[in-house]
Amino acid sequence: MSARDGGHGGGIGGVGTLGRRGRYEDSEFTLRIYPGSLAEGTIYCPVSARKSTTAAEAIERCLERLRLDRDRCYVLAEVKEFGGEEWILNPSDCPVQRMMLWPRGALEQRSGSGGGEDYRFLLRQKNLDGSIHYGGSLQMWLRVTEERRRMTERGLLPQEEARGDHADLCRLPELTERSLLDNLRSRFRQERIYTYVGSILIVINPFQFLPIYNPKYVKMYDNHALGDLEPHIYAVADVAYHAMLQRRRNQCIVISGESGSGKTQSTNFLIHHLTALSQKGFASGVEQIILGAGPVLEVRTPVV
Ligand SMILES: Nc1ncnc2c1ncn2[C@@H]1O[C@H](COP(=O)(O)OP(=O)(O)OP(=O)(O)O)[C@@H](O)[C@H]1O
Repeated sequence: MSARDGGHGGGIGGVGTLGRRGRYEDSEFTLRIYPGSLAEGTIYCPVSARKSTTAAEAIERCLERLRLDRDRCYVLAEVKEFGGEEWILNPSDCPVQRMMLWPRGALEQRSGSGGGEDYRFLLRQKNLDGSIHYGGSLQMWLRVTEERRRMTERGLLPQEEARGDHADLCRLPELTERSLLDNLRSRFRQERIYTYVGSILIVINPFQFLPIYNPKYVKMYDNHALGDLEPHIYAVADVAYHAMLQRRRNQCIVISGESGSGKTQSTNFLIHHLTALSQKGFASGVEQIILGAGPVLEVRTPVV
């Protein structure tokens, strides 16, 4: 796959061209740096690096290649878990040395296998206050906030619906199979994989990393009514969690779909949000215990 082919699949985060970890020591190989919304149309930027190449040097090569604005400040982030937290590298850190700690599956060019896609380097822009600018995807995701919705209702902003984009299929003006699929397709193209049908959440498996499952999103979806914000699996978890607290009754979330549609992944995201809410920042390992029990439960009673 070329760096600018515009496709969606394939490619693991940082990829050496050699297979065995020991042989990386003195080799020059290719780092794949994903610029996200900083360079539209580019999936990843291949950058040559050695073990001693620093993050600052790798960023420099990436900026040169992508012709990005040098007046801005950039950082390299490492992601080691699907949808997980991003670890910002110091300028003197060596990305190749970080990669050497990744499992072999992530180092080999085996797209779609062995969880290699979980591991990658991302190019991020830093704001003046030192915070990370998450760019297009996050902006797009935040578009339908409560405030924006109110402004839209007051006629201060154009109606989302006018553009044929409905976050809730119940609001479709005309309910046909075609309008329904068109709406889902249009949202999916904007990386909006979640859509409501009332209190039901439809998920379309993106088969690619989306930066919408980090602590920022956990916080954002904490204690909001369903439909207040852009549809998200965290919103469903949040509503169930708070209903449990208020009504003091067990809650049930049914996850259904064909094989490979993302049920297990969605369950993991639900558990992640529920444990984050219940622990409020305290790492107790409960999430790992529950996730560890998942495969055993799936063998006995497959997730519906
Ligand atoms: N929200 C998501 N974002 C990105 N990729 C996803 C998402 N959900 C699922 N995937 C991708 O789809 C793959 C299949 O998902 P998953 O294993 O959850 O499916 P499943 O419905 O549980 O399948 P099965 O019924 O066969 O066990 C995952 O390994 C992951 O790569």
